[in-house]
Amino acid sequence: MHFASDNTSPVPPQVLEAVIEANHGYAMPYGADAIFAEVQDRLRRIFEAPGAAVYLVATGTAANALALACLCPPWATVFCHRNAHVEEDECGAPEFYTGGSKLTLIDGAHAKMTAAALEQAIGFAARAGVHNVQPGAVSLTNATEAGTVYSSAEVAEICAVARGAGLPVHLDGARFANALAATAASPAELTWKAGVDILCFGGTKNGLMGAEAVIIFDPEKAWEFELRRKRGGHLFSKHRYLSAQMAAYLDDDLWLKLAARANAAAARLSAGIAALEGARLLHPTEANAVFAAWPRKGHAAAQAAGAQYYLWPMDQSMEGPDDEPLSARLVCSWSTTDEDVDRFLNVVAG
Ligand SMILES: Cc1ncc(COP(=O)(O)O)c(C=O)c1O
Ligand SMILES: C[C@H](O)[C@H](N)C(=O)O
Repeated sequence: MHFASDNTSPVPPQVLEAVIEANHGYAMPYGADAIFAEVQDRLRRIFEAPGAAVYLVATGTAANALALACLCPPWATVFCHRNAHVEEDECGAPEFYTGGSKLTLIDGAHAKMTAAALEQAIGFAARAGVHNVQPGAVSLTNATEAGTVYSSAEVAEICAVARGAGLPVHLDGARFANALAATAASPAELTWKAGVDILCFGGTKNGLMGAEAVIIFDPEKAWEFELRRKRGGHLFSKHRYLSAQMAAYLDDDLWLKLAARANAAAARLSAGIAALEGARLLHPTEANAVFAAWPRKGHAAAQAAGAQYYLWPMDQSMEGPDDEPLSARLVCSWSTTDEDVDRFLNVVAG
C-alpha cells in the first residue's frame, strides 16, 4: 500500500534490462552515444516535430530550471500556478538557474490557471515599466500538482494569452504521460500545436530510474540550453545510461502503458474512497493522484496497517477526534495493483 509518491515505485524490468544491455563495451560520452541519436529521432517522431532539439537530464527540477532559464531573463518573471512544483518544491532552482527571475503566482481551482487569470496577472505585471520585473514566461504543469489535467484546448487558450503578450511557454511534464493518457489529444496537440515552446517530458515519476527529456520545439534555443546544462553541472558524461532508460521507455509505447496503469489504479482508488462514509474528494481524479479527506480513524487504521502516504498538507495532526476529517494525497504508479487499492480501501473502511 505505497501511495506516498510515484517517485517511490520500482523501475520496470524492461528498463533495467535495457540499461544492462547498454552496458556492453564502450560508448561515446556527453550525449554522443548511438542510443541517444535514436532517442532524439523517436521523440521527434512521437511529437511530430522533426526540427525539435532533444536533451536528457536526470531530474525534473533540473529540466524545469534549465528550461525556464532559456525562456526568462533575470529581470523578468515566470507566471505559474500558486501550487506549481517550480514554486513549492524546487528550493528556488528556477530562480537560481535563471539568475534571479521571480515567479508570479496565479490562483486557480484544482492547481489549474485559467487564461483569464493569466491575462490579468500579465497586465498587472507590465504596469510600471522599469520599476517592475517584466513579464518573462509562462509555466504550466500537466498533469498538475493536484492530479488534474489541462485539455489541449485549455493549453491552447493559455498559450494564446501568453503569445499575445509575447511570452514563451514552458510545460512541466513530469507527469505528461499521465496527462496524455487522460486526454484524447496527441502529444503534439497537447504541446507545440497548442503553443508550448519547451516541454519537460517526464520519465522518472512514470517508472524510470532517473531520466527526463527536455524537448525544445524552437531549435533557436537549443545551443543556450546545452551551455546552461553543462554550466549547471547537468550534462551526464556516461550519457548512454540516460539514453538506454529513455529508449526502453519509448519502446512499444511502454510510457503510455505505464501511465495508463497508474491512472487506472487512481481511478479505482478514487471511486472507492468517494464511497466511504465521511469521505470526500478534494480535486477531480484525472491522472494518477487522489486528493481526498476522510475521518482521522480511517487514517489511523491505514497507518497501523503500514500504508505509506502523506497527509496533505503534511502538518495535520493525528491527535484529535476520530471523526474529524483529515486530507491526504495518494499517488498511484505503474506498479500499483488492484490488490494494493482494495486492501487500502478495506483497511480505511474499517
Ligand atoms: C510536477 C512535478 N514537477 C517536477 C518534479 C521534479 O522532479 P524531481 O524531484 O525529479 O526533481 C516533480 C517531482 O516529483 C513533480 O511532481
Ligand atoms: C512533491 C515532491 O517534490 C514530488 N514532486 C512528489 O510529487 O512526490
